[in-house]
Amino acid sequence: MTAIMGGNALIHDNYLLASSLLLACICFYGGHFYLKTTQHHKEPATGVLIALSSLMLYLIYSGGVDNTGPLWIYIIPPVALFLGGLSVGLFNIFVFISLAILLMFYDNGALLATEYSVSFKLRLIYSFLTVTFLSYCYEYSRKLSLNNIKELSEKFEKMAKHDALTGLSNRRDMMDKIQIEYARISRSHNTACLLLCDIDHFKQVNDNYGHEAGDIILTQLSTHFKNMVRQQDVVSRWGGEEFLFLLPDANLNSAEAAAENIREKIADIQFKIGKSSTKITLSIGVSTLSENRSITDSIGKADKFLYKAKQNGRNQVCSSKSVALNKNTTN
Ligand SMILES: Nc1nc2c(ncn2[C@@H]2O[C@H](COP(=O)(O)OP(=O)(O)OP(=O)(O)O)[C@@H](O)[C@H]2O)c(=O)[nH]1
Repeated sequence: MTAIMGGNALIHDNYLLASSLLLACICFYGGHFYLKTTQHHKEPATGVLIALSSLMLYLIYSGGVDNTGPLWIYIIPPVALFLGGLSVGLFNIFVFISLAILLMFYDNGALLATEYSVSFKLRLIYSFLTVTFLSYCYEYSRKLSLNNIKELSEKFEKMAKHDALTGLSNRRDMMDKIQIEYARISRSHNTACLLLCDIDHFKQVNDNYGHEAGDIILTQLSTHFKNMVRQQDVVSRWGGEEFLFLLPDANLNSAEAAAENIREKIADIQFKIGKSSTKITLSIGVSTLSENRSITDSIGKADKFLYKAKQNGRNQVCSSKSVALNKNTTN
């Protein structure tokens, strides 16, 4: 639009107006190009606002075509608020209108190259302020809706990734994290470990204390798990009373030690259920996650060792290492 008006001014030999419009046009395109190439929006937004405000002040000063130039200043409020945000945009509008008032009213228009009646100038300012107010309301409600949508999508994303009862990562989120870790392992040729952990005789806990008490224990247990692992470790609720741990940068020895530590500490804890309390034990299967074994295989191995731990009497940690050791001692 600015380019068309610049061309029109050129045709009508209004060179000063034409060059102002075309210069502003170059600034707008420059800002757009800068934004596209750098993805930085602050600098081009400031540049566009300065160019636009200068052009509007020039239109007030010169009157544009048939003194209609000032009519374009209504562009300022929506553009300033959209590009600068509520506070910076409002500040820009304030600076602009202050300069416009100075330009129009100083010494009865001595700074102007044209003439406007006082009532036109006053109405121009009133209507500009009205448009500013409406643009502010519109931008404010747009921001509010945007924030609501952001909050909602964050909430849904959290719900999609976390278990509702314990707040731990759910199975899907854990699989995503394992895949990310697996890709990292394949690049670094490092290893990570998986611990598959199951509460022993949890059915009895439910039968003795009720399902709600079982839920309380699951929640308390999850909090203990979170406090027991390193910051980079991930704990997930893999199924009903089954939890899968991902321990990045761990080998079988360190993972076994971590699993043993978790098992021992949990076995010592009194889980409070109303006025009574109970203890629980865990069986844990440990496996390595490495580039020469698929994710499904690693999870399958952890599951196999968990089954072994259950078979061997529960309340224990089982891995390829401990199974091999057992074989040696029985042979
Ligand atoms: N309270 C509660 N119980 C659950 C939940 N998910 C699974 N369970 C219970 O967990 C119990 C699992 O029972 P089983 O698979 O027989 O295993 P177990 O009794 O723990 O015995 P082992 O695993 O062989 O030691 C069942 O009673 C399920 O109802 C849950 O979200 N809340």
